[in-house]
Amino acid sequence: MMNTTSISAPSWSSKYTAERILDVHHWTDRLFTIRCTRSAGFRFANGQFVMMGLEVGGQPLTRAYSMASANYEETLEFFSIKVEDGPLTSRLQHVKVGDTVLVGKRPTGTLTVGNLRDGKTLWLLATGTGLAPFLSVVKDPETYERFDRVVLTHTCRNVDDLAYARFLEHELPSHDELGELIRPRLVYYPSVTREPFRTMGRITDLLSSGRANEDLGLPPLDPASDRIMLCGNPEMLKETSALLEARGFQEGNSGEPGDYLIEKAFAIK
Ligand SMILES: Cc1cc2nc3c(=O)[nH]c(=O)nc-3n(C[C@H](O)[C@H](O)[C@H](O)COP(=O)(O)OP(=O)(O)OC[C@H]3O[C@@H](n4cnc5c(N)ncnc54)[C@H](O)[C@@H]3O)c2cc1C
Repeated sequence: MMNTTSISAPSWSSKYTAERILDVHHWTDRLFTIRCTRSAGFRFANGQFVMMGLEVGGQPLTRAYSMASANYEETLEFFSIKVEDGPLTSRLQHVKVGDTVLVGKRPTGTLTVGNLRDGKTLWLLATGTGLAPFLSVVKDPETYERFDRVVLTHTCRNVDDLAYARFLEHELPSHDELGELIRPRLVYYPSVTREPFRTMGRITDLLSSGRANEDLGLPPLDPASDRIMLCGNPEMLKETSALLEARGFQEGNSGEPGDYLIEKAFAIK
């Protein structure tokens, strides 16, 4: 006799699409990037994040991830930490080409140029994987239509952690279609805290001492002309927003554009 029992999809499956891994790149033993397929209906603003992860034991195991790819690209890219005992990343770090990841259908987040008032210079301040949302922002032509200059700072412990340095220094400025727009406007300013490098120190110190502005030949941060997005560890966010508030910058959000915007690069448990 034919079995007519139908197997219904799990209730969570309508919240995610299953995407196929196309590429995996391990930068270090703590950092990697995955590229996967992108569903036709998946729309996002550059700078946003989405829930992404794996099906484990019949259930979704997902975490917030910023899109590192721009919204005009055909595939999705995520730049990830490997947390040793992290429920998701202890598994995700082992994915291979052809494996499946779950990508949520509802991207969200505050780090979009639309949430900033007009200004002249856009500062994107990242620590660690906090770089991810800014990779999509610096690839976006609209960013350069809104701002004359874009300064992307990336602070990590070690030089090897400066993932995407080659892309930001060489590949993006020489991009076939966007290079001409980006080259004269984008400045990449990496720094490390735990080993010798051309720029050493935490970004908060480099900004408060005026060293970063001096290195870049830019005037001190001023709410009249500078706009800032922060994505990093909780301490960096706290210290930098205090520095900005003291200089008269006002925080914005999705309801009200401001002079600066904040997103956590991760939550502390
Ligand atoms: C808005 C938002 C966007 C995020 N975007 C990204 C992203 O683009 N790439 C990414 O790798 N992670 C991102 N995260 C963090 C991510 O959601 C997970 O925490 C991370 O993937 C680890 O998952 P896990 O289950 O292995 O460990 P969890 O149980 O989630 O984390 C365990 C601990 O590891 C540490 N940790 C977690 N993530 C990081 C990190 N990225 N850098 C340094 N320490 C960390 C924290 O101390 C945390 O308490 C984001 C988080 C938020 C809130």
